[in-house]
Amino acid sequence: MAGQAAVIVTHNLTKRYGSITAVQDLNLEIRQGEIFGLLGPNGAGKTTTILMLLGLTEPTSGQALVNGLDATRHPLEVKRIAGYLPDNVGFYDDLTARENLLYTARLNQIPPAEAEKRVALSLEQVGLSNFAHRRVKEFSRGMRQRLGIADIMVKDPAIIILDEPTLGIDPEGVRELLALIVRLAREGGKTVLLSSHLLHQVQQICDRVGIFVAGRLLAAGPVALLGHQVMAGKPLEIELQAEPDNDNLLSTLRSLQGVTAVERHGAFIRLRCAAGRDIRPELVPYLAGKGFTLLYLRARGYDLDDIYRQYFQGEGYHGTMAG
Ligand SMILES: Nc1ncnc2c1ncn2[C@@H]1O[C@H](COP(=O)(O)OP(=O)(O)OP(=O)(O)O)[C@@H](O)[C@H]1O
Repeated sequence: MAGQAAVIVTHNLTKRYGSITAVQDLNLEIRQGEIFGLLGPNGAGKTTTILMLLGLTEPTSGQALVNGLDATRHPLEVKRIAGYLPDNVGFYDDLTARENLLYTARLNQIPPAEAEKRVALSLEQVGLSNFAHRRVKEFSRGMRQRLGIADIMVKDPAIIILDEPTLGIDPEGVRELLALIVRLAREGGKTVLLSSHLLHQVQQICDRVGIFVAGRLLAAGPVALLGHQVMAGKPLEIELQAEPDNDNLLSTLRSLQGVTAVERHGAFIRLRCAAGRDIRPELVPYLAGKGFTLLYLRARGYDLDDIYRQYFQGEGYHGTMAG
């Protein structure tokens, strides 16, 4: 993906509402075919960023470029290139799914025969063919979100922008929606920008993420790389399960050279290595030699939730294994 063209670019993009700075000096580059996650808590400035990218809100300063077009100066062209799923997608509730999509096609001047084809295909791709003739008011939130994506697909834009797409959807619905987003990028070649505060959900599908807090982009990159950066120089923490899981296991782990702390954490045991040490290679033979069987082993700290927490804590990495 590194060689692909940048399709979304921002230069010091800034938005102020009176004394509130919603977005501050945002510099972002999203490449063609990429799934980019804009991640941050409520009020971080994600929606404001998206609205500026779509030319729906004017930046206070800086620039948002979509396919090289300034979004503020060319909002109509940008609307043609970028499909947008807002966090609360609106449909005509008394019309059926198909009728809503046909209406979108008409608004986008797609000829009727072509519109029929695209609507049928879009409904099929989001798994709603069987609900084509149902009124949208009968749809669940997950179905509405999928219909929202079908609505975007009718327009067939190169870029898809989704604001909190998984919000309020049950786990199965989330799984389907994320799989659909991946298909759009991988098979359809679409560039996807999605915003979310539900990190663990979206981290699975994002090629890169940007961590956005209080209007500022604190870091951007692949999740694994951010993990390495955030955790660099910090003592390695390991989570494991072994049996028999008794007090003797804890004391056995404590006596392994290079281990500085051992704590029970729910169903797991967490241990911290001395700075610069990684005891994982020794762990299996060591435990086996003492009559224990290792069932599970993971280095902590490369999970987006962990990374995120580190950014929130800023300097305050407390060295605790809690969380
Ligand atoms: N039209 C507006 N007028 C005044 N302040 C606004 C306006 N829109 C957003 N803000 C403020 O700008 C900041 C960023 O809001 P924004 O909606 O972009 O955040 P967000 O990351 O999308 O959050 P959420 O997940 O809650 O949607 C917030 O402090 C918000 O209150």
